[in-house]
Amino acid sequence: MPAASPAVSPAAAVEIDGLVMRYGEKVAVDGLSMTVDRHTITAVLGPNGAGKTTTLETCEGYRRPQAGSVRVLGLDPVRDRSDLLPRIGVMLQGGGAWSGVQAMEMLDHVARLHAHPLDTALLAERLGLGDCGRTPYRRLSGGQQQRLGLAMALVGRPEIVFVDEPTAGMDPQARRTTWDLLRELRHDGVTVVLTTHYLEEAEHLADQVHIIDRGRLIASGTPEELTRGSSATVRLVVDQELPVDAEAALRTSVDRWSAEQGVGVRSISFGSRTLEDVFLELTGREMDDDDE
Ligand SMILES: Nc1ncnc2c1ncn2[C@@H]1O[C@H](COP(=O)(O)OP(=O)(O)OP(=O)(O)O)[C@@H](O)[C@H]1O
Repeated sequence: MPAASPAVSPAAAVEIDGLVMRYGEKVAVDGLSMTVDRHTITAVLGPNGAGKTTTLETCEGYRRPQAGSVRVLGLDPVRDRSDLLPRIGVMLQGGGAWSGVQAMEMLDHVARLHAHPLDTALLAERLGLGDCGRTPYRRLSGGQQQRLGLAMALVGRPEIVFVDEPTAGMDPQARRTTWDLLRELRHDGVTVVLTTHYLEEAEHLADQVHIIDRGRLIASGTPEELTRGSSATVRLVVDQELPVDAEAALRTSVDRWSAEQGVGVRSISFGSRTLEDVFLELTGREMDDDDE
């Protein structure tokens, strides 16, 4: 007799429909709907306070939707928490380890909570934590704490991993190592959902980007789709490298032209259109404007 057939897997790894989350009067997530395809890296991109962490915490089952619904691997993260927990990995923004614990002690502890954990020594080595295994958590650098958080999220071999600002505070080398690791995970069939306010991270790493602002989804697509120019975008491509002072001269000419024509120039990008341009076009603000 064949074993009972497993429950039909939903096509999407995450389905969020009309999610609303408030803290008192403050609306943190405002009718957000989005999906995450399996086996992809999906970036939830937005400025500080956009509602990224709240959305992730709802997917992880830490918060119950106040309106709308969330499904992860077809399950309700609150109601089906015990079924879902072994299948997901979570990297919290705040680290998630207590201050006096040694790095490897913490990782081994988390590994013991899982049925088939990865080899913790190999994982620590892979994440560049080999030298600080006996260091108390509070003495790890910000980047090391981030990497330990990532190791804790991965050690249980999750099908889907939620990583909140995975490379915040990392130096460029550690950031690239982390990107490589996340790509490897995707290659191994893991679905990666990450939040970031680094445009570069979303552009280089993600298969799919959801841009959120003030709790609302304002754009979705692949980085290529999102950065494809529209008629409101003027991109100048020249046939040789410009000398350093040419950019300033070009800007001066453009300023003069814009005053004559009455056309406001929102940005000039040297190179291609970026997600920063997309965000600016959609919201009229820079990603790192702090208007909270
Ligand atoms: N526990 C809380 N109590 C009250 N307000 C909160 C709480 N957590 C978040 N907020 C507010 O809800 C909004 C969304 O916050 P959230 O942390 O989800 O955004 P975010 O996009 O993850 O921002 P960041 O990149 O700064 O982490 C913000 O205005 C924030 O100040």
